[in-house]
Amino acid sequence: MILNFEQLPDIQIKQLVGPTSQRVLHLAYHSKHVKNSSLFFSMKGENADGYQFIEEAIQKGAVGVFGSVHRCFQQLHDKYPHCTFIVVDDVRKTMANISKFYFQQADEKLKTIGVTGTNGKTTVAAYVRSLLTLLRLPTGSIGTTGIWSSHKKLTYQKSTPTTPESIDLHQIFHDLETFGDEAAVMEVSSIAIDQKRVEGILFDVAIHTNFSEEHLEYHKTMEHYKNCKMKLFEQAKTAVINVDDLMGKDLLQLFKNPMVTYSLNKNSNATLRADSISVEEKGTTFELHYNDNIYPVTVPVFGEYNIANVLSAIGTALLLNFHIEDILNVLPQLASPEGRFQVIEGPQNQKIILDYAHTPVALTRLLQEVKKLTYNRLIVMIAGIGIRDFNKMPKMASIIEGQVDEVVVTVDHPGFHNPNDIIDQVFTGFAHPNASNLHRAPTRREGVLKSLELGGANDVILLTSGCINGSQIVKGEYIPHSDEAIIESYYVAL
Ligand SMILES: CC(=O)N[C@H]1[C@@H](OP(=O)(O)OP(=O)(O)OC[C@H]2O[C@@H](n3ccc(=O)[nH]c3=O)[C@H](O)[C@@H]2O)O[C@H](CO)[C@@H](O)[C@@H]1O[C@H](C)C(=O)N[C@@H](C)C(=O)N[C@H](CCC(=O)O)C(=O)O
Ligand SMILES: Nc1ncnc2c1ncn2[C@@H]1O[C@H](COP(=O)(O)OP(=O)(O)OP(=O)(O)O)[C@@H](O)[C@H]1O
Repeated sequence: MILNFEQLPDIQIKQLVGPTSQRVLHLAYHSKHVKNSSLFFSMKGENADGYQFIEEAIQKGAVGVFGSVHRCFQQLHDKYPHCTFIVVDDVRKTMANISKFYFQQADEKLKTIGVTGTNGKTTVAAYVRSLLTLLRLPTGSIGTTGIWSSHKKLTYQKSTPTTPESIDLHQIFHDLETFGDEAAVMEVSSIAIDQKRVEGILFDVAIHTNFSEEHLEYHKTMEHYKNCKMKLFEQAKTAVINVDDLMGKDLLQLFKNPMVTYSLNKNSNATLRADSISVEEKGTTFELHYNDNIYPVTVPVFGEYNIANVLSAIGTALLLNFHIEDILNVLPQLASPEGRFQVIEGPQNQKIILDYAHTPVALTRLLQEVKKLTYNRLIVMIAGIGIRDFNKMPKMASIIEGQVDEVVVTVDHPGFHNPNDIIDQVFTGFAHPNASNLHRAPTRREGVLKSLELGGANDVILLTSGCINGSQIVKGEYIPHSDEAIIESYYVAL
């Protein structure tokens, strides 16, 4: 594509040195990804300043470089006159706008749905993808469990755990549209909003799940975390809002476009309310209150909070003009995401449950739901996550203490930390750290094996927290890991 930099929409150029147009075949924010005829966006990060990599990028074929400070652009131009150097106020915002333009505004050719909230984004995105596709609106999804078209999981080198960088995001929208999908649902993390990854997208629907403590290692204050999440609703045509949650109440005041509200309290005045929730062998039944009608519903999902997640998916379909009767007809076929209340049947009537609960609120609610099952003993593995806020770790310990028969404390994604320091930090949350039912396992693999060893007939073994992109992040490397593979080989070897 030939790009004339002075004619790009939504880009405020402060200074341009070099040719005003270039033939561009690729966009990159990391010098290692630069190819021939690339545009390189140099940004200051936590560990490095993108300026350091400009020469490397040019040597690898960059023909245009964006940055936010004038320093050295004239000098670089003298050395590389074929290359264009452009100064803008906000490189991340510019990168998002150029990505959208480069991939031909593919987001606008799809119905776009953004999901934000502390817990439930992955689950809601999976429900929305499944529900809309069942309603014959082929829908892809983008989030922690990967990139999915309406048909299957796609293979991408993911740039981030949850919400891709803007360049990757617009490439994915473009690909989904090319594959024939008509809608895309994506998880929008607070960090992504802060880093302008979704800048310039006007979502057809923004969904709010709930708000509680998380990501303080990045945001530092709860206020900053919440403000980032709230910003998603400034770029949404319609919204689905959980009125059982405090942030939902704030959104009700601020959001002025059409909305559907939802609640698990039948006495609330939410648009969608669930009542008489009852767990059955194959799923959950409940009564749906909508428009003065009461509908009996059966869905193949477990956990009361997942009924809230189902309501948010129903709300999305309503905002996209589907009829409630059509929605209810397909709900029994709703598909769930992997690793969220995923039940594996073991020998001797054992149940192994994989669940990504990794915040204090998620762990509390998960325990409530698991305790509704019938079992002999309950064995739970919790993890300290090395790449997250250390203050969260003791809270996970105090939630589990005294609640279950055995607790295995392990480590997810140690990053650059010593795994034993992470376990020690989790243990500071136990009132009785020497109790004989507390076990230490410095790797997730050892944690899974220890939990299985502790299991007997009719026990439930609950493995919480989990992998990012099928991996454990250790010293900056993504090391492949699969709980399922470990479980399978453990039972085969018995
Ligand atoms: C902590 C954080 O915000 N990290 C993001 C940040 O990286 P950074 O600040 O460490 O970057 P840096 O290493 O200092 O480098 C600065 C710049 O130089 C570039 N560079 C660096 C080295 C080099 O050799 N060449 C080069 O060009 C980098 O691409 C970057 O643009 O800027 C990068 C470029 O935009 C992001 O990709 C990166 O996200 C990383 C992958 C990440 O893991 N982010 C996590 C925290 C994240 O975004 N998580 C959320 C929520 C997950 C959840 O749901 O819980 C998500 O949406 O995934
Ligand atoms: N609506 C909800 N309220 C509270 N807890 C929930 C809710 N939905 C899911 N959870 C719990 O949170 C865990 C993580 O769910 P999910 O992966 O959907 O959240 P997420 O927001 O995508 O988190 P992440 O982006 O970190 O993956 C689930 O396994 C479950 O234990």
